[in-house]
Amino acid sequence: MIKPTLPTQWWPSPAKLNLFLHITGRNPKGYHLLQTLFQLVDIGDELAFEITDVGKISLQTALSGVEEKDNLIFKAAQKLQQFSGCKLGCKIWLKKKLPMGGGIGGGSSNAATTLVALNALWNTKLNEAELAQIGLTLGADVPIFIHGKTAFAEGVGEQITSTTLPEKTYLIVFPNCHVSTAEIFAADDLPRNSAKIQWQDYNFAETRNDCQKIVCDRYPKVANLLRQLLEYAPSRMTGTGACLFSVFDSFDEAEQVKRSLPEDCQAFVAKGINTSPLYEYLTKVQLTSA
Ligand SMILES: C[C@](O)(CO)[C@H](O)COP(=O)(O)OP(=O)(O)OC[C@H]1O[C@@H](n2ccc(N)nc2=O)[C@H](O)[C@@H]1O
Ligand SMILES: Nc1ncnc2c1ncn2[C@@H]1O[C@H](COP(=O)(O)OP(=O)(O)OP(=O)(O)O)[C@@H](O)[C@H]1O
Repeated sequence: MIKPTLPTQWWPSPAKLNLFLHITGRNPKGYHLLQTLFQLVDIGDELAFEITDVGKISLQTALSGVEEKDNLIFKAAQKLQQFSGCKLGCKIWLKKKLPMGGGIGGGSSNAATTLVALNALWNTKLNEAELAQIGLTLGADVPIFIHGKTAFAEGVGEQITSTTLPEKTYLIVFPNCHVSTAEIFAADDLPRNSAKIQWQDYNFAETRNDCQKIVCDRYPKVANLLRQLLEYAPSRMTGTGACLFSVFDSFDEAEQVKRSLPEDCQAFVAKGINTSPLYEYLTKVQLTSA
């Protein structure tokens, strides 16, 4: 029997944390206006692409519970093809490590990696602003992954100001329960009137995640885990949950707390990074093919 060969070139698709998330209002479409700090981290999924000269796009790795047509990877490839008029197609593989619907941006990051990788591999030559414009139609968090730098963001997340943060260690914990972003943003008791802050005044201790209380009220697993993490280190929820993170100065401290967590939750120790590994990879690919 001939074994199928797996691709050898894997493009990184990192996760993000929202170090804080304030809701400052809503736009005319009802979408929530946010102020947030996106911290990229060095854990993520990986994607591989094989370019074909027929226009078909096909996913070689199924994602449990997500049909191909709804997969953000497929949608990103299709949108790039339509936007650019490219006649090429592709086969796409995925190594999924990030919990889905955890508030760490897995799907959005997969979409961004697909746009950046295929823009290079199809030679469609779109610039960052054009890729971000396509990305925003797929999800509010896609532009930040295309930007590829730790950054403050406003609007629904598309008005981006890069920043540099100390590369701390984060313990990221998925409490094994899924929280729907739509459910939390639809909640009547969600606070929606946080005062705007100036980026230069940012301080972790003086900020919060405006979605955290509602998620904790509705999901006791999240509340219990947060209580436990707060005993060890400054801790908070990311996005609309369910993932929580704790901030540490050293890898060893984070590993030690990880070992004390209940067995039914998934936990990762990750380093905060200021630049996405996606761009280091893109540069490597471009240099190799030059
Ligand atoms: C929570 C964050 O991850 C923070 O970075 C993002 O704001 C999530 O943004 P997103 O990926 O676009 O979220 P989705 O899961 O696509 O949104 C589901 C639903 O949540 C609501 N939604 C989402 C984002 C936003 N800024 N305001 C909203 O009101 C909308 O009704 C939307 O249809
Ligand atoms: N490639 C993909 N990877 C993960 N989820 C996907 C993908 N394509 C579509 N989805 C759908 O998107 C939903 C949200 O996934 P994702 O992992 O991005 O959530 P999240 O971490 O909460 O994101 P965010 O922080 O942007 O709200 C999933 O539950 C799944 O139904």
